[in-house]
Amino acid sequence: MTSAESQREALHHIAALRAESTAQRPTETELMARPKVVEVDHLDFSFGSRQVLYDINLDVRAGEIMVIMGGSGSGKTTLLRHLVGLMPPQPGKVKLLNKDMGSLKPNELLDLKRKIGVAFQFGALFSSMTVAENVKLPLRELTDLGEKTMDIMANLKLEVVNLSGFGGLMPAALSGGMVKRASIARAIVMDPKLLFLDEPSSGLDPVVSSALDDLILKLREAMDISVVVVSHDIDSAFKIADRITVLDQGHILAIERVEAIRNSTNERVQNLLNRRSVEAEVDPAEYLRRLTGD
Ligand SMILES: Nc1ncnc2c1ncn2[C@@H]1O[C@H](COP(=O)(O)OP(=O)(O)OP(=O)(O)O)[C@@H](O)[C@H]1O
Repeated sequence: MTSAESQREALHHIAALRAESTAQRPTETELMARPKVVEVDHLDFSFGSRQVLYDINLDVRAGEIMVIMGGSGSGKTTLLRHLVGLMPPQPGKVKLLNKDMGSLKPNELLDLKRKIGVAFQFGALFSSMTVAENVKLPLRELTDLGEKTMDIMANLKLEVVNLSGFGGLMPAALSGGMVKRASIARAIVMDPKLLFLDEPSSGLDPVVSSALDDLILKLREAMDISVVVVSHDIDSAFKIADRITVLDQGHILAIERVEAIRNSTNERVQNLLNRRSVEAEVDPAEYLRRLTGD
């Protein structure tokens, strides 16, 4: 894509993000008719003698938001790291955009990396560079665009995530929610087909977290991307997901649409949902204290 095309596309994204969201969840039939953009086939993984993933099979469809949930230590991050190519590739186990991650030549892997965006837990911005420099990193590493074009593209993506004008600041000057949005700007700066988000709402209060959910939904709509989100946050998963994958001690317990997970009769799925009410319920008095700083 030329830089002019890319800029035109970004302006189109900004206009779409400003429009009211009208998206409905696709039906099961609609979803299953779409091509697979992620395919995991009988994936096992062990750290030394400790097996942490057991026979994982899942797919993500074009334009879908798939949320991967599970208790602490259930294997979510390990699975995500396999999906984005950070674990030793195993032929035939993980395919992204129809490419087998385990049998790509280095230049093919680079080509694939240009089509995926990743935002890791805690935002993971480099504290020694400005927000705009952070957003430009993938462009610097994966393209040979000129400095001016990179500046324009970074600024457009900052505008997409509502951080216009904050590019010159250092990450330490941003709030938690702004850091998350900046890391999303970095993840989408190459206009990826696939976006991976690791715990986007961790550490955020419910209001900021809900705004981030809205941003993820609108990004999917405006950019026509598929999104895989690893999350502990059940409310967020119910809001944004088309389907939810539930991991339990390295095993897939369920891959279902939101309503089916909500109404699941599986005791372990229900345990996970109920744990939310104990672990994640916000005490209104505590929330008010945090807001007012008292
Ligand atoms: N580098 C490692 N070496 C050995 N064991 C590891 C390593 N990384 C993770 N594990 C173990 O693998 C299991 C799965 O970990 P993983 O981080 O994927 O879980 P998770 O579901 O993402 O957990 P959390 O929600 O707490 O981040 C855990 O038991 C963890 O202790």
